[in-house]
Amino acid sequence: MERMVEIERFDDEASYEVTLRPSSWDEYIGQEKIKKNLKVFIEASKRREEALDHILFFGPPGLGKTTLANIIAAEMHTNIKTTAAPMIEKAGDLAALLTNIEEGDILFIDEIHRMSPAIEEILYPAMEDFRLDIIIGSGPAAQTVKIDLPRFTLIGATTRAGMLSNPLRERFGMHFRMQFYTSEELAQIVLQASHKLEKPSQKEASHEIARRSRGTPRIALRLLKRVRDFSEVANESEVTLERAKYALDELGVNNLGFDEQDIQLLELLVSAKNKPMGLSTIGAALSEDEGTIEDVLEPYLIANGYIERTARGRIATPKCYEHFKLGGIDQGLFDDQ
Ligand SMILES: Nc1ncnc2c1ncn2[C@@H]1O[C@H](COP(=O)(O)OP(=O)(O)OP(=O)(O)O)[C@@H](O)[C@H]1O
Repeated sequence: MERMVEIERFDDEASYEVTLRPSSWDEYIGQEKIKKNLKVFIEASKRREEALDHILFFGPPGLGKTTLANIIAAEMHTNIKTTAAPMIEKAGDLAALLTNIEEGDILFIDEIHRMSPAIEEILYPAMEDFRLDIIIGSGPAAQTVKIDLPRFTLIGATTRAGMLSNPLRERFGMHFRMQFYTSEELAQIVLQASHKLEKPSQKEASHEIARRSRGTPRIALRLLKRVRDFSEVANESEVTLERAKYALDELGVNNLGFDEQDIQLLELLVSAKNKPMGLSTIGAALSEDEGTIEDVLEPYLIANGYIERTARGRIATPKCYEHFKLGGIDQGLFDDQ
């Protein structure tokens, strides 16, 4: 099922990624603590004329990890090579990437938790000693070839820090957990983007879009684009609050940013009457991949206190019962518990 608030990249995103992706700190709104720390580390490594230490960004998709990697490269005045771990299938793929970088360059690897163990083994000496140990041949005739690499910075991004092996995690000198954005920050992102799109948004409209964007810039930008379509078809020169509300309702995004699939999940947990529900049961009921539920659906609902992860499974919180205007467990709605 296609979700309006889905965080996977859509084809139509490519067209605005280029223009809307912030290219400097000024345009990168929010994540203040991360920005503040990174600015210090960048300044320090520039003064020492050294490559920046390796960096790991983790957190739900669409929160700006790739964008940060690009801004870091711009600030460091270095090249950035971008890839995703599933693309690096063979030792030779990684070797080709690493032998083609220059001193100080950045290698950005998205979905780094999906790196195969064999490739990880090659990455360790590359990250630590800037050396590539490649085994050529097999059996008794196998030879290890050592190649010195320029000092580079690896930036890894993952939605699942827990799935990273310890040795790999420990080789990153900086770890940053991305936070969901506040409504105020998302509204600023929407205003900035609508300015770039040459379709001004009323302040109230930008807040409306922000409130319904699950704390995620990528969703805010996608919703803005769709709302803009509604405005254009209605021959309106700016995005008004009324049009934004109308368009978002039409798109099936409720006033908390929940779409049909979120509602399905919440209803499912509420119907379990305070019994924890396992991920596989939820996956089967929603016909959705368990990884997508864990990485995309749940984080926002957990961060906002609608569901909880317990050792025995997922459970709806009183706030969730309240959302559905149910009395909840405390008020004896589910006396059979
Ligand atoms: N802090 C921000 N300020 C303004 N725009 C942002 C910010 N963070 C992200 N964006 C915008 O949101 C979109 C998604 O960001 P990005 O691709 O960097 O996310 P991501 O965390 O790398 O996602 P994924 O994990 O899916 O690769 C981009 O189009 C970018 O322009």
